[in-house]
Amino acid sequence: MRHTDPPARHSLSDWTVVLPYWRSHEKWAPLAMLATIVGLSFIYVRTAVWFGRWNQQFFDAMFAYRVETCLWLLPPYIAVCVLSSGCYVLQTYLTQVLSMRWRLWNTRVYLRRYLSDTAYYRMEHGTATGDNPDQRIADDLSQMTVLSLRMALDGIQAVTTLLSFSIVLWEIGGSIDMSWSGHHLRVSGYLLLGTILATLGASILMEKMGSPLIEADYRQQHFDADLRAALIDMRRNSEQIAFSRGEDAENLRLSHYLRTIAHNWRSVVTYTWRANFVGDLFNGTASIILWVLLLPKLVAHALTFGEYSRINAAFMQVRRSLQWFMNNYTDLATLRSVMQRLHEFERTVSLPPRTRITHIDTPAPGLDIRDLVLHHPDGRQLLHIPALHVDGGERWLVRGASGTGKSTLLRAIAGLWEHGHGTITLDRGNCMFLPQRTYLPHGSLRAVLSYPHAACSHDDARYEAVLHTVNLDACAARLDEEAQWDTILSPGEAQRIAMARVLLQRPGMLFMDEATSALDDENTRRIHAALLAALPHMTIISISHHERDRAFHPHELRLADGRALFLPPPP
Ligand SMILES: Nc1ncnc2c1ncn2[C@@H]1O[C@H](COP(=O)(O)OP(=O)(O)OP(=O)(O)O)[C@@H](O)[C@H]1O
Repeated sequence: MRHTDPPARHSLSDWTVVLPYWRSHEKWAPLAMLATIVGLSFIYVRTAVWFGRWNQQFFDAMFAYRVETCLWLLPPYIAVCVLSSGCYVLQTYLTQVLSMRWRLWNTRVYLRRYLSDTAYYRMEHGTATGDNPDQRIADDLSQMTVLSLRMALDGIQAVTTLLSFSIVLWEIGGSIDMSWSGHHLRVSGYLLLGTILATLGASILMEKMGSPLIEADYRQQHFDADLRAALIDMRRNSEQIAFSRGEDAENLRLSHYLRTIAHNWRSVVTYTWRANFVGDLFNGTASIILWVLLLPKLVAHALTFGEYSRINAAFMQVRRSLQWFMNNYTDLATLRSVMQRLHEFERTVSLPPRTRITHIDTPAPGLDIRDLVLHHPDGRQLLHIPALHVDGGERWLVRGASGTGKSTLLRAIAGLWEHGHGTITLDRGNCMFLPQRTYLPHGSLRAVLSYPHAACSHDDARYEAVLHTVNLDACAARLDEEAQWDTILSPGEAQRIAMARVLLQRPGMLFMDEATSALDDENTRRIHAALLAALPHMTIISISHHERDRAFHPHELRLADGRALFLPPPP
C-alpha cells in the first residue's frame, strides 16, 4: 500500500514506542547494562575535568621552565589516559550490544503483532490502513533503537559534562564589574553566562531554520519506501512485463516515484544546509566569542597561559554539551519521524478486526451460513445468502459470473473479509483453503510441500507418495533442493503442489478457489479421483468456471445478481 499524504502531527505519545522493552520481564539485564554505560560516562567526564586541571599545572610549569615538575606530571597523565580510553571502548561496546538486543526484542514483538489477527492481511486488503510495513519492521525499528540509545546516552553525557565544566568556568572565570551612568553592577560567573547565552541563541536560531526538516524527512522515508515497493512489484511481475514489452511503461512509472523523491529531496537539502550553516558558523566563531569574553582579563593582565588553556578546555566542553541539541538536530528530526511512523504502525496493528460477521466454531463436519450479507469496502451490497447448509462429506460447486463475489464468499468463510454481517458456523481448525494463486515460499521443496507446517512433519516415503499421486514424480528427487519455486514451477505444477499439501494435511473440509484452473482434463480427473480415494469424507466447496468440474460436485451454489441460487443434485 502506498502513502503520499502529509504526516500526521507529531505528538508526545509517539515517544511511548521506546518504553515496552524497558518495562518487559527481560528488562533487568538491559537496565544493568544501561546503568554501567551511564556510570562509565560519568567516569569519562571526570577524567576530562582532571585533564583540564592537569593542563593548567603542566603548561604553567612548562612556561616557567620547570622541567622536573613536568616530568613528575607525566605518569599520572598516562594512567588517566588509559582509564579514559578503557571507559570509552567499554561504553561503545556495551551500547552496541544493548542496541542490538533491544532491536531484536522489538522486531520479535512487532512481527508477532503484525502476524496476529491477520493484521498483515488487513493492512493490505482490509480495514487496517498502514503503509510499507516492511520498512517499519526492517528499517525504522533499527533506526529507533540505535538513534534513541545513542541520543539518550549522549544527552546524559552532555548534561554531566555541562555541570562539571560549568563549575570550572564559574570558579576560574571570576566576575566582571560594569558601570554606566553612575550605576555599578558586578556579574559573577560572566564567562559561564556568556557561553550559555551565545550557545542558546544559536540553538534557537537552529530550531527556527531546521524545524521543517522533520516533515521533509518523514515524507522522504515514505517516498523511498514507495519506490522500493514499486521495484518489488516489477520484479514479481517480470514475466508479464517482458511478455507485454512494458519496459517503457515501467520506466515511466518508476520515474514518477523518482521525481517525487527528487522534489522532496530538494526540501531536505534546503533545510539541512540552513541548519548546518547556523551550526557551522557558530563553531567557526567560537574562538572569537571566547576571546571577547576574556578581554577584561587580558586588559587587566590577569591571565596565565595555564589558566587560559584550562578556561579554553572548559569553554569548549560547556559549549559542546550545550550544543548537543544543535549538533544532533538532524538525528533528532529523523528520530522524531521514525517514532511517529512506528506509533502509527502500532496503532494500526492493534486495531481489532472490525466485522459484524460472526464465526461460530463447531466440531461438527460441514458448514452452516445464516443471513450472510457481504459488502464492498465502500458499503455497497455485494451478496446476500439467506441460508446455506452443507452437510459433512458433501461436495459443492460455486459458480457465477466474474465479480459476483465467489472469492469474497470464501474470504468471509475464512474470516478474512470484514465488510458485512451474518453468521458462519464451521470447524475452522479443520479447514484448508486453496486460493487462486498457490503460495510457494523460498526454501526446500520439502518445506514448500509441508507449508505451513514444519518440513520434518512427514517422512520421505510420504512426500514421494503424494508427489506420485499428483503426477509430479520428477520432483521426488528434488525434495532437499532450495529454490525460488514460484519462478520454476508452472502454474499447473504449483496447483498440483497445493493438492499434494491437501493429501499431506488431510483436512476435514476443503475450500478451493479455481484451484485446478491451470490443469488439463486428465490431471484434473486424476486429482479428483485421488481426493475421493484418500479423503472420502472430506467436505469440499469449489469455485470453478469449468464444466468438467460439475461431475465431481453433486451440489451447486450459483451466484447471480447479488443472490444465491441452489441447484439440486442431479437424480
Ligand atoms: N480488497 C478489495 N477491495 C475492493 N474491492 C474488492 C476487493 N476484493 C474484491 N473486491 C471486489 O468485490 C467484487 C467481487 O470480487 P470477487 O473476487 O469475489 O469476484 P469473483 O466472483 O471471485 O470473480 P472471479 O470469477 O473473476 O474470480 C469485485 O467487484 C471486486 O472488485
